[in-house]
Amino acid sequence: APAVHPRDYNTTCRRTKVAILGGGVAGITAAQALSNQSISDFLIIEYNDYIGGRIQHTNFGNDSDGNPYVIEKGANWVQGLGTEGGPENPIWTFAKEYNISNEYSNYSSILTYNETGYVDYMDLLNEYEDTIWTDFEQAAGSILTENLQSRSFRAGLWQANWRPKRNMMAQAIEWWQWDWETSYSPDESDFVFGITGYNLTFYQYSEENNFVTDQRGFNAWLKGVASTFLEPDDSRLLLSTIVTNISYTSDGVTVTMEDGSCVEADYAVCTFSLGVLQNDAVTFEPELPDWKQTSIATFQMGTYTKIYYQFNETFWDPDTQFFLYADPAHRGYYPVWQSLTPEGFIPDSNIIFATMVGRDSYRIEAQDDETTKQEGLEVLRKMFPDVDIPEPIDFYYPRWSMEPWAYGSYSNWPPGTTLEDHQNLRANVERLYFAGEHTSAEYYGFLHGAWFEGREAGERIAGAITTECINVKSGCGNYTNYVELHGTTSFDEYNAFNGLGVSPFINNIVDEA
Ligand SMILES: Cc1cc2nc3c(=O)[nH]c(=O)nc-3n(C[C@H](O)[C@H](O)[C@H](O)COP(=O)(O)OP(=O)(O)OC[C@H]3O[C@@H](n4cnc5c(N)ncnc54)[C@H](O)[C@@H]3O)c2cc1C
Repeated sequence: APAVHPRDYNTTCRRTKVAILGGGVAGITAAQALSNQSISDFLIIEYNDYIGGRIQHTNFGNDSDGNPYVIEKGANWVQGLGTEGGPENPIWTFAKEYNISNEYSNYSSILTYNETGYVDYMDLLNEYEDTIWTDFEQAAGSILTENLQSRSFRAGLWQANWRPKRNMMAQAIEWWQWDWETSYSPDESDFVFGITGYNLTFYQYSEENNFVTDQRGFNAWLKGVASTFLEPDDSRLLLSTIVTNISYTSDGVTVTMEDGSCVEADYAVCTFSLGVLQNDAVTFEPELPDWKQTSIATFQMGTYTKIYYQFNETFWDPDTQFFLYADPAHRGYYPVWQSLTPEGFIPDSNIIFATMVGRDSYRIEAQDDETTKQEGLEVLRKMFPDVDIPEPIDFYYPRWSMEPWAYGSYSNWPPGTTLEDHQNLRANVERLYFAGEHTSAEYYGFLHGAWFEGREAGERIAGAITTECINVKSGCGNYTNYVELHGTTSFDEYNAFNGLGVSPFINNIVDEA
């Protein structure tokens, strides 16, 4: 018989004030915001059997005693830490509080390769960083302040005279500088919001990225945060529970699960990824309005794949962190190799991993492990022609584009998108709210984006319930939304009501837009 799970209409739904859909960063932060305002009547409904969502780890390889290492499948860095006297990235604050083991990623610790082996093309990296970036940022700033039409990141680079054309080493540098962070190419990314996103994290906090090697898993900090307001085995945390339908009205929200059970709430906040929303993994009743659906369709969900190898020896330079490969024909083909051997990471592990993004991720995620393993080994053999590279003793990569609870890694803004477009992604529909990294205009794609957005949704809902509004920047209750979108967003709309509470021109100081 087919495995059908009809909804049991005789079931009385469990009642709660706020249903929090998803137990990743945004969901836990939303719950904490409610708790902070003495709202304890909430339920967190989570697909997986753990707290953390896209901060997910697994065992990989073995140490000399035969014990497995813990590696991160998803988020791995705290990005932009903070400066003395300046604002601090909240994820960095928690990483310190919960003693998360991490190490500074030194992007100057890099060696460059092509299909013939080691070739020094660091001059191209210096050219990109030193001569292009300043003009480039200024051009983006002018477009923003003068309310001009944005363009692709590619067009911005072109105008700043960065034109790699068929120079595959320049293409590799470009990938290292851009695609690696955003998981899309410059052609597929917006110029103004690409620069804005970069500045708000790396100029407001700091340009440091610290790589997490904690053997409890990176999500240990989030579990720590959750334990400040949830009891052990708290009945308000429903793990391994899959939401299939969300019905919303101006009075409340009913959430139905795959097993036919349901929850009735006065409010709900949906923290499912943009990928989940784009793949219709959950149905909405009634259908989401046009303005909401358009925003879901407009923004991009990228894929970022880390491909891990453990060898029985470190045959690459043990002190170097990064190895950049320029394939002669295929931009972004096993381009960045990152070693865990250097001091401060996981020395003696002999683990190195490659990263691919975008279409290349989709391609390898759809193929079998063995094919991918051999592709990567072939690249390593080109990079190190004098080494007899053995078969790895372990090999693993996650398949983010296929996870039914994520459908990708994180979001990106395509060329020409506006703040209004994005505000529609953030905005609530009746009593159904949305939050997550994808709803952050300031820090999309980052853990701290999910954290700020979860907090704001929690505070807005708490404000609507208690009538005490602590979200001073943009108020409580409904978010602004745009049924009609304008060609560009005027500069005076760059404010907290549209998700930009921090000036895009910030440089290590908190400045109200
Ligand atoms: C490969 C990769 C690398 C990354 N690297 C970094 C990095 O180095 N630094 C950084 O700052 N950020 C990084 N990120 C981004 C970061 O992980 C995300 O921004 C953040 O974790 C998103 O949190 P969230 O709460 O918005 O979403 P999620 O973590 O996706 O939380 C949503 C939750 O909803 C649940 N859910 C989905 N569908 C259902 C359903 N039907 N029923 C019930 N529950 C459901 C999911 O299981 C999930 O737990 C990376 C992400 C990936 C994937």
